[in-house]
Amino acid sequence: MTASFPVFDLAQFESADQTAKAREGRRIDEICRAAGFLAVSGHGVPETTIRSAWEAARAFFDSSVSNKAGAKAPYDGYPYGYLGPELEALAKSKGEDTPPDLKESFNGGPLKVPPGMEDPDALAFCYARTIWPEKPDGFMDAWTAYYRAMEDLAARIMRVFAVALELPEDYFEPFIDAPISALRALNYPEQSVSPKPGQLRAGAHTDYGSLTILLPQEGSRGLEILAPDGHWISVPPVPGAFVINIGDLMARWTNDRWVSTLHRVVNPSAEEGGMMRRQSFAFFHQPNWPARIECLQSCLGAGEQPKYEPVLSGPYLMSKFKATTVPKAS
Ligand SMILES: O=C(O)CCC(=O)C(=O)O
Ligand SMILES: [Fe+2]
Repeated sequence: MTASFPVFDLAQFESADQTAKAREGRRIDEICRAAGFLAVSGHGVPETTIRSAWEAARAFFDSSVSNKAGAKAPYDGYPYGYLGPELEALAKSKGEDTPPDLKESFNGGPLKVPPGMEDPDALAFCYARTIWPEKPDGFMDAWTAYYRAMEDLAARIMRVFAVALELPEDYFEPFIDAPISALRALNYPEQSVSPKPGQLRAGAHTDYGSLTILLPQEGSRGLEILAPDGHWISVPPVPGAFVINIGDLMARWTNDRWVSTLHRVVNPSAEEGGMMRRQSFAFFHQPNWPARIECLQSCLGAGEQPKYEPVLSGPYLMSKFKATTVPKAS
């Protein structure tokens, strides 16, 4: 699997001529039709931006219970801040009733509200305030620098996607100029007791948005994707690269020409470190709140019909998100 995991050099693409770009676009199209997962190198995100955010997240997860509680989401279903262990089951978004995921996370939303935004659901949900922790010092700065770098990288990858779909390179721009993306730092703690039957670190799910930029801990294992033949295969962290996957909105846009691949994070086997801890970052790129996502004409073959009703990016995200919250035991 490691040898065949596709790696795409973004810097090389961006400096290529039109012919070479179209050729690379066809390669991306093939990858997105088959697996929906690839690694992106040549991304230009400074190593210091990555390291500072990584260390800030680690220090936060290692901080006191009261520090973490201070950044807690104020009520069930609030999208940002600290989400403690066993409060989310991602498989529920696919209608699977599993025990909660073995993870904790910190989540942050868009860095600004676009002028004129008045939709009450948007303001209450995706533009809700990120609840910053008091410690470690510099957390917010490290976080926002990484968020900004991801927002920029996602927009560049959307240009590659446009070329891959034989659209003008800036086709997606009007849909993503006020994105409502979220950044999530994940900590899968060291496991001191055996998981319940069916309990994973992250249950099988697809991501909801346009694309996700993952940064799994170097050398770590556990992330798996469902191959077209029905087997789970592991996705190796690629040093110096981000792992990108397609989300549901890209599948809807392309009428399932591209797959929003089912993926999960499994408990490590004994050979892979047994009960070892794992950390990751996931940036969920999500088009503008009111962006209408409907089948691209270029993805409709002669006589074909769109498989999905058009959806609005924000309300769609909100409905998916709410389905995965595990109500607190009373
Ligand atoms: O931690 C990972 O590597 C993946 C997490 C993931 O798929 C998600 O949070 O959507
Ligand atoms: Fe995911």
